[in-house]
Amino acid sequence: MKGTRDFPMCGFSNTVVQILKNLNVPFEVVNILENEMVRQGLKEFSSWPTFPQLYIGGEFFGGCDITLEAFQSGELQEVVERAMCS
Ligand SMILES: N[C@@H](CCC(=O)N[C@@H](CS)C(=O)NCC(=O)O)C(=O)O
Repeated sequence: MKGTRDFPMCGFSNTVVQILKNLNVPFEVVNILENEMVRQGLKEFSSWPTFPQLYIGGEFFGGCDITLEAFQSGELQEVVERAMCS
């Protein structure tokens, strides 16, 4: 994401952080603004051109829009629970 969990530097990153905090699950954040190589490398790794990028159980899940939609439908909670039990 852009920024940190306490100081997101972009509205899209902030939305994903707020969702994860709302779910009350453990999560780590990488601030891509601190490292241009990580920024470009992650885009190639995920084949996804923007940030934030949410990874669950090591798998790329999606960006802000996908995460928000999945949160609102309840799918995100299911995916997170499955990842935490495996
Ligand atoms: N619709 C996108 C919005 C995210 C977005 O557009 N991010 C832009 C601006 S913050 C971005 O990361 N651009 C590439 C970059 O800054 O490297 C989503 O669902 O995540």
